[in-house]
Amino acid sequence: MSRPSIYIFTGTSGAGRKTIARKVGGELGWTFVRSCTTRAPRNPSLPDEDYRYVSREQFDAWDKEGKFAQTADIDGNRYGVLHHELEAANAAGKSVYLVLNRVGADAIVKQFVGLAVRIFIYVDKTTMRERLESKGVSFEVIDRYLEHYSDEVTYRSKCEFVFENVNANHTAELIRAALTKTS
Ligand SMILES: Nc1ncnc2c1ncn2[C@@H]1O[C@H](COP(=O)(O)OP(=O)(O)OP(=O)(O)O)[C@@H](O)[C@H]1O
Ligand SMILES: Nc1nc2c(ncn2[C@@H]2O[C@H](COP(=O)(O)O)[C@@H](O)[C@H]2O)c(=O)[nH]1
Repeated sequence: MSRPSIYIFTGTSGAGRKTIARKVGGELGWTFVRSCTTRAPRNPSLPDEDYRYVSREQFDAWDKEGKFAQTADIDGNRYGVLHHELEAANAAGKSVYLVLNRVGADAIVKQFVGLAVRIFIYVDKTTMRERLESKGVSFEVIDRYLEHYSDEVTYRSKCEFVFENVNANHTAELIRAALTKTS
């Protein structure tokens, strides 16, 4: 892969990581590499490009065959990014972006040394709850995610860039400016 070609949006759940990733990645012409997950879609009746939803059997089989660049088990669900999807985007000469938790971010950074950049997006706990509620996430899931908040937020000290996402357009603008300065 050419450098730096993998942008990882990580941070606290519900902070707006996907929203910001789409804005920045869309404007800079990066390709989104969706994770696979065994989690059920939250709104099955609505189109959802966030994940590739697969059965547990399919996921475990691909994992056994070594098809994932990284995997994570979170609250009983499995998540992972397929190697060939990362490579396909890169072969087309594109930088890619991913949205991962800290475990996935660490794994990708170790695997693609010098090629991956972590962009940490966070909000405070009250805002996190409001944003997840606005997305229709159940109270039970929100309470579970809030339990991970302290672990998630401390990961920011390891990331190359850190942004509090108050206003989405402003956050995206700051990220573009920061990346342009360092490229
Ligand atoms: N700056 C912002 N101000 C207000 N609402 C926002 C902002 N950024 C994102 N949102 C909204 O907050 C909700 C969560 O955003 P998003 O899904 O992008 O977050 P995420 O961190 O990817 O979430 P998840 O933890 O579920 O993966 C969405 O409804 C989104 O429209
Ligand atoms: N390590 C990985 N984390 C991932 C991956 N895909 C998504 N995620 C993160 O998992 C949690 C839970 O996601 P949710 O959509 O079920 O709320 C969140 O932090 C995601 O960013 C992955 O492939 N690897």
